[in-house]
Amino acid sequence: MTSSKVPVLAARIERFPIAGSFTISRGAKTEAVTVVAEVSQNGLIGRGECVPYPRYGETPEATLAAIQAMQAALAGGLTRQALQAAMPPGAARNALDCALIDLEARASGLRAWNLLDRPVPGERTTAYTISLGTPGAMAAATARAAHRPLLKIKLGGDGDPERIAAVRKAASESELIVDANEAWTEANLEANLAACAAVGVTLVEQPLPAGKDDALARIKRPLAVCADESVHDRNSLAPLRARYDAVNIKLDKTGGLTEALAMADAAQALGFEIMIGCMVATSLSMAPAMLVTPQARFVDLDGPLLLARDRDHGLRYDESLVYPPDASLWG
Ligand SMILES: CC(C)C[C@H](N)C(=O)N[C@H](CCOc1cc(O)cc2c1C(=O)N[C@@H]2C)C(=O)O
Ligand SMILES: [Mg+2]
Repeated sequence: MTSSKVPVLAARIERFPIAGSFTISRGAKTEAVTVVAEVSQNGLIGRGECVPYPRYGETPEATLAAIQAMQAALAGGLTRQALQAAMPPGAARNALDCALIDLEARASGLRAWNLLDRPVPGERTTAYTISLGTPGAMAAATARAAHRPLLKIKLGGDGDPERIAAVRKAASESELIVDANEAWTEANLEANLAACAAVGVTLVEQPLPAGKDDALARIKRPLAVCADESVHDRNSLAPLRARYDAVNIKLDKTGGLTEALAMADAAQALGFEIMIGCMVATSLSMAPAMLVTPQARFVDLDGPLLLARDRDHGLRYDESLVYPPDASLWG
């Protein structure tokens, strides 16, 4: 371990196999591809993890390079506050921001929530995601998860009324939220929303493509609609108020926990419900997101539940209950 007084940065790509596979409207995944940043100083190491998303033009290699390019600035004294202007929002800044918070917490002897003056997170019920498939395959996967209180159902366009009806038959007690990942159109929007409302779905995430979602402001929404791909950080919130009832905050979009917490405050002030979400990732990505859970109506932090193996000192999951991180993991 280095004992340098000057912060030293290391970063690498790490891959974690998914148990089986995971499918959404954009395709199937068999592994979580993460990029980890480590900042070492005075014998302490702060870590942060991110997941680059090709949907936003990110790749693991470019994200790794963007993190590594900050080495000289960090060695020259770049603070976490200055980082917010020095890098654009996105995965690379997320890994660095979370690594710096972890390092600050370790150096101060405080837990991250005390360091940042936020409420102490408690255990929360996370959504559990059901992959996109045929109505029969989704009903079978839902039946295996029917004991879970909150299920997030991936939808994909054609045939979604049949999918959601089959899922509801397989889990009569669970609260259902759905995520179309931009797969609906103005032509099928109202019929699909009605099919979801008919079986008691609580919330629909990102039905229309980002930038082509203005129809949401013109219809009477029969259930809550949540922005995901349409919303990134505080700057994108206000124009969405007429279209959406809720926003999915992900640290890989905001560019870290610092902006995620500011965004949560701004979203609440505008009257949005909050979902704290994640990509397919390890507990090192979920741990900082736990600080947003006290403000969240929906917690969607099931990434590690879909992996064949998590990191050492991973978050404790007791079925769908997720607990705050131990300091041995983060913060
Ligand atoms: C483990 C769950 C999938 C996490 C969460 N419940 C969830 O639904 N998140 C999705 C994000 C989907 O993640 C994707 C989609 C994709 O097309 C490609 C990838 C990923 C990902 O995590 N890694 C690769 C890049 C959501 O809310 O939309
Ligand atoms: Mg989503």
